[in-house]
Amino acid sequence: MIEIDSDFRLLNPNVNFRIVAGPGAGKTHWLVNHIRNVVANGSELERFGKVACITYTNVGADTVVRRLGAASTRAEVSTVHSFFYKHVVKPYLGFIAADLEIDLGRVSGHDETIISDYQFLSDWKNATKQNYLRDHEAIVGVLSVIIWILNPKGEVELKVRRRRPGQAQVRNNSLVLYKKMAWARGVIHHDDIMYFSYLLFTRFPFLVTAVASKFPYFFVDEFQDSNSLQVEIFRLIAVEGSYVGIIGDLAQSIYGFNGASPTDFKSFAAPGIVEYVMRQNRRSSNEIIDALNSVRKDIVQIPFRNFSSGLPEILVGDMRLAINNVAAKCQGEETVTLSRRNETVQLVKNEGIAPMHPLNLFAQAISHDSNWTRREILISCVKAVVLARDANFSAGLREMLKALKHLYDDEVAENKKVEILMSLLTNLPHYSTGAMSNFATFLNAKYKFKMQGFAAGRPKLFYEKYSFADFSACVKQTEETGINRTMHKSKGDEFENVLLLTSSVDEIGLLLKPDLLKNEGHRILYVGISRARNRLFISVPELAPEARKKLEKRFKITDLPA
Ligand SMILES: Nc1ncnc2c1ncn2[C@@H]1O[C@H](COP(=O)(O)OP(=O)(O)OP(=O)(O)O)[C@@H](O)[C@H]1O
Repeated sequence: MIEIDSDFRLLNPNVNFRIVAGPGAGKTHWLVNHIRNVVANGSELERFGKVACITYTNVGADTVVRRLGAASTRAEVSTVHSFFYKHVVKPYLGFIAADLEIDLGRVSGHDETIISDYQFLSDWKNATKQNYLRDHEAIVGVLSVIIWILNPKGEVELKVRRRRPGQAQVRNNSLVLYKKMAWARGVIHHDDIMYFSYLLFTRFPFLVTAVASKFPYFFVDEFQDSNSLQVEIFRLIAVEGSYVGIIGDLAQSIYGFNGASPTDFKSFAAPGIVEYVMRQNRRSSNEIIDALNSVRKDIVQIPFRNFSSGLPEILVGDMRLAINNVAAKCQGEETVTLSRRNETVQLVKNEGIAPMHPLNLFAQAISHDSNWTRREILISCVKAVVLARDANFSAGLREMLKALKHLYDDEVAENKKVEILMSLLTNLPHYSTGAMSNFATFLNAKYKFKMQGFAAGRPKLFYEKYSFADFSACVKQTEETGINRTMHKSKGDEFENVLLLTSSVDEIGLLLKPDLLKNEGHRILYVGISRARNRLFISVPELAPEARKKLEKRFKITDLPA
């Protein structure tokens, strides 16, 4: 392996390469400069070629585009699904639509919708002889975690990502029919994009040639998050002649639930691939780097800024007190909270810091409200409001459009989405503290939504029991750019000060008995810790004496008042 730092310039960009480096090493910084270099000097780019840069989050893509400046016009920087939708699936889906029974006329993009109306699920259960499955909520729970993978025999398979005890016993061989029934309604999931691309590439190899000639340089950031099918697609592109560069960090592999296998990053093969490693950490203080080094064996990072900000601090006690404590210490400085669970993020945002919501109300709605249209409208409206309120207006608009499509034809829905979402935000005080049933009444009265009302019974009890605020605590944000995020959504970013919120000492297992290789929970905390430039705080509800003793070496421990 060749040691480089982030100022290294690859003079001949016509090579395949792999760069391995820890957090804050300057991978993104290097990649941005490398793209600029290729745009200026890449001999294969010619007049119409572009540099492809795949990232795994929209935030990551935005960061690269922003830093590229003018060079971004010769680069296509996007998430893996957007890239393959735009360049492979959208233009060529017609080649396989009849075979897969996809209703092309009804396809408009890709999202995470799981079709959950009673009739649809009943038809699917009948067709797959699974009438023993009674709980529709549990079925949808399984259908929302299925994924296309390439198995070790090289065959594409549809699998449940995480099999759990108590999960609905949906048979693997019934999943393809679910997909076909969804495609027949024009519903395409994000992950289907990779399956369709794989089919198109293997059945019509000239399409790989077309992509490779349009993108003679093809880079993948955060490669460790790719799953086996994605890796195979990248391999096909490398074989076809694009210069492929992959960049990543095994210790930051946190998308196991998407089928990502850290070993794929190590074993990815491309002709003459050159291996580089970066050992610096250009982000964090010496003490934070010490904490990172103490849990990692493969790369020992060298501080670049070489400055001290005091020991990172563990705050033992109530989460709200920890937030106030850190806010007082870091006044006027950029400070973010990072949490493992999305529910914690929402509660911090809502400033409730109430006991954590143990429920996923969106999933529960399936078994409590059999009226699919009403349920989807209500859920999408809650998501639209919460997303738009939290500075992600475009994601909010997408949800608003989904809700309106249940009520109007596509063009009318498109025309109304902005006006209704703005009005919902303005009117937030009218429904934000009331029950969900009041929110439904509000939508019908104010916007003439014509959702079916609630007679006595299960839906009525359910929507009266839970408030709009309860539902909004369950919104899973597609993108989080605010100061309260999940650790997953903080990937690739950095902040002056970070407060990690944990709900039990188990969540800091990394610091007590590290196993970065095997334990994804440990890698998630590692990502969280490594986001901080200056000061790091960790809130835990309690700490046993042995754990305390162990942590005292590298952390200041503060007991918050009871
Ligand atoms: N050569 C450089 N010159 C100036 N600043 C740099 C250089 N390399 C990195 N940096 C800065 O160091 C910080 C960390 O770099 P970067 O975000 O590229 O690291 P990374 O390896 O992508 O991190 P991670 O994997 O943790 O997301 C950023 O603030 C970046 O601007």
